[in-house]
Amino acid sequence: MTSEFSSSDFSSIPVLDYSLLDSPDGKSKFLDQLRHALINVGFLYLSNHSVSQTDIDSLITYIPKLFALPPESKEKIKMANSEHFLGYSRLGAELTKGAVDQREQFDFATKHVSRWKEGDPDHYRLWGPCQWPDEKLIPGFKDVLERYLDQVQDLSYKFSSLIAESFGLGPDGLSEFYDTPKLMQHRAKIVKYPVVEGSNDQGVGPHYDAGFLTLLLQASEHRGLQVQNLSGQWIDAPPVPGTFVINLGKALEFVTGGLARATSHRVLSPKGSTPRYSVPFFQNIGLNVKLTEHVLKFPPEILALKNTRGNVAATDSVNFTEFDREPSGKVNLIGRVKSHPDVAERHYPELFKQVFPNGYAGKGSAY
Ligand SMILES: O=C(O)CCC(=O)C(=O)O
Ligand SMILES: [Fe+2]
Repeated sequence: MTSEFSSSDFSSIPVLDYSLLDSPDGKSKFLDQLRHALINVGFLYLSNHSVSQTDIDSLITYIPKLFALPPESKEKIKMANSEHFLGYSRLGAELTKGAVDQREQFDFATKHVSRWKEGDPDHYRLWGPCQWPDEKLIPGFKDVLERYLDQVQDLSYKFSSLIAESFGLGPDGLSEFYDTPKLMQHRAKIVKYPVVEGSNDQGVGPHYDAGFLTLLLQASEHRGLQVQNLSGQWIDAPPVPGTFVINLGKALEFVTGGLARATSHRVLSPKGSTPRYSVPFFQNIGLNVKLTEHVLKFPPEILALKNTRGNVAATDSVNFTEFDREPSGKVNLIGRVKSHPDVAERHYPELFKQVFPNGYAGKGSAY
C-alpha cells in the first residue's frame, strides 16, 4: 500500500479533486488520498464534483428568501405537524449537550411517500413527504431543491462506492447497507445561524453525525464550522467555493470497526452583521439494517493503517450508542425524538415516554 502521507495529526482539512477520477492514474491517486482522509481525518472537501453549479447558485440565492418568509407561513409548515420530522423549526428549539443551539432550520428530504401501515415498526413512519412553503411566496424553490437533492443523492452513492474501493472492498463493498431506491429516503436541512448578542456562541454544539455520509454545502462566506482533530484541538473548516464538505457518521465508523472516523464537529455563531447559512445532506442506510449483522472483511494491509493513526483523544461529543442493538431506522427515530420532543410527544407518545420518563424541560436536545 503506498503511503505518501504521514500519520501525524491534521491541522487543516484535505481537499480531494473529483475530476481525478477521469483517468486511471488520477483515480488511484484519488483513492489513496481518500483512504488517508477517511482513516486519519474523517472530513474532506470535494472539488470539481458532479452537482450542477447553476443549481447550487440558485439554491444559495433562495435561502435568505426562505428564512424571510412571513412567520405565519413558516409556522404553517412547522415540524410538529409531521410524523416524519420534516418541516420548520424556529430559533432556539434545540439543545446540544445542554446548551441552546442558535439556529433556525427547515428539514427536507428526498422525495418519498408515507408507507407505514398498521403492524409495521414505528420507524417506518420516518418515511414521508416534505412540507413545502407556499409556492406563490417562493416560486421555483421546490423545483430547485428537489433537483439539488437528487444530484447530491447520486453523488453520495458514488462516493460511498469510492470509499468501498479505497478500503479494498470493491465498488459494491458497501451496497448491502442500502435498500432498493423505493425504500430509501435521505434527509437534508437548510440552516440559518444568526449573529447573536451575548456570550453564548453555540451555533450547534459538538456532535457526531449519525448515518454514513454527510455532504455539506456551506452556503455563505462565514467561517464557523470546526472539526476536532485526533488530539482534540478544534480545527477550522472555512467555506471553500465550489466544494462540498464531506464527513463520516457513526454508522460508517461502526461498520468499519473504526477504520473510517466519525469526527466530532461544531458550528460557532457568525461574527459581523450577516447570518451564516448551510445545507447539510445526511445519507441514510436502509431502515431495517442492523449493523451488527454485517461484518466487513478488510484486506490486512488496510487494517494495519488504523494502527498507524495512533490514539484518538476523548472528544467533546456524545451520542448514538444504540447501533449495536437496534435497526438503523430505530436509531434514527430515537435521535429525532431527542432532538424534537414536541414532535415526538404528539406523534410517538409511547416512545416519547420511554425516552423522557420524567417529561422534558420544553426544549429539544439535538444529540
Ligand atoms: O451547518 C454546518 O456547517 C454543519 C451542521 C451540522 O454539523 C449538522 O447539522 O449536523
Ligand atoms: Fe453535523
